[in-house]
Amino acid sequence: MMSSENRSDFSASCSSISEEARAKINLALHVTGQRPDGYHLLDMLVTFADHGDRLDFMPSPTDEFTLSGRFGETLAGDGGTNLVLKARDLLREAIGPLAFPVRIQLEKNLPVASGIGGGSADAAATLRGLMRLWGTSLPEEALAALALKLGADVPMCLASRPLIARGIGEKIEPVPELPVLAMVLANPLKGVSTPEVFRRLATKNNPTLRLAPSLRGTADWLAAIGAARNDLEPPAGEMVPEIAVISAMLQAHGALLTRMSGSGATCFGIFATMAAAEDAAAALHDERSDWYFQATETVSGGA
Ligand SMILES: C[C@@](CO)(OP(=O)(O)O)[C@H](O)COP(=O)(O)OP(=O)(O)OC[C@H]1O[C@@H](n2ccc(N)nc2=O)[C@H](O)[C@@H]1O
Ligand SMILES: Nc1ncnc2c1ncn2[C@@H]1O[C@H](COP(=O)(O)OP(=O)(O)O)[C@@H](O)[C@H]1O
Repeated sequence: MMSSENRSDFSASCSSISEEARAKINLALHVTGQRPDGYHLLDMLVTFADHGDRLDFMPSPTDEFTLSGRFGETLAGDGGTNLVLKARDLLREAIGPLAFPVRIQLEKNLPVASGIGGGSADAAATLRGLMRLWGTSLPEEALAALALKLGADVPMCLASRPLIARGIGEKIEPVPELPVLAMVLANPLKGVSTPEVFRRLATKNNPTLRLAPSLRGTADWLAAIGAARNDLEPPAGEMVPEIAVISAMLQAHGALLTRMSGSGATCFGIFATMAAAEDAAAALHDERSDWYFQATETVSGGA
């Protein structure tokens, strides 16, 4: 049997692989119906932040999992239910004997249960990272099906690029022309239960998301996003009154547009420049140092 000293030599001698788990931002989220199994049909315009959790993967004599980062403690007592471990186990089952034991380190920088899909992004990053470490991959359709088993948001977090998602989140269409946006993510650090927000929805058959086919430049996109909605914001706002407060704070600090992401409670503010976003995040932090404020650019769609 290997001693703990030998074990760390073993890990150190093997190269590690890193993956970013980017925060998911629902620029718009329309609830358009409900499936017989209770899941809601959604139309979502989604982008990803240049900010998120970080995962490191390395070979190890036995499977190991460690947590660090500002929000690592929040997940410390979850007794093996972490989505990272679920993703590892499902992928291993699909891959078979090539899937040797791994050490996974999760630096948890994103608030938990906050509407920016941290858990889903971690699960997706685990799939990407372990396929690289294990030197294998799954056919696209099998990978998409496995991702969906982990959660409705996981397929889009695998892409981590601007996109429109429909169905329950699995029907994905890239939106390469969505511009990079300067943003502040703001959260009052009150976790929100996603099923509870869906349960409180007054209407499930809301108008679909319609975007003009020829949106050009940031001003056009801001007008289009502004005309869309997040149908989950009213029910989440009933549960967490701080959502309205934090949204007003973003506006007071110069946000051109504010909205809640996902099932909340994170709200985003879009700013004219990254300098304006960084100034606003610093001022907001001075006002409420016990809340979460993060300036970030969103990723490019690559168009
Ligand atoms: C609302 C969204 C919008 O992007 O984001 P978050 O607030 O979680 O970030 C997602 O649809 C969340 O996706 P995800 O967090 O992966 O959801 P899942 O684990 O699959 O489902 C959690 C629960 O949410 C409800 N749910 C989720 C997705 C969906 N389309 N309809 C639903 O009704 C169901 O009650 C389900 O049991
Ligand atoms: N790696 C993880 N990061 C965050 N939450 C996780 C993770 N693994 C499991 N969870 C659980 O998933 C639930 C949703 O978390 P999260 O993905 O952060 O929410 P949201 O999708 O609303 O942003 C939480 O209740 C949390 O306990």
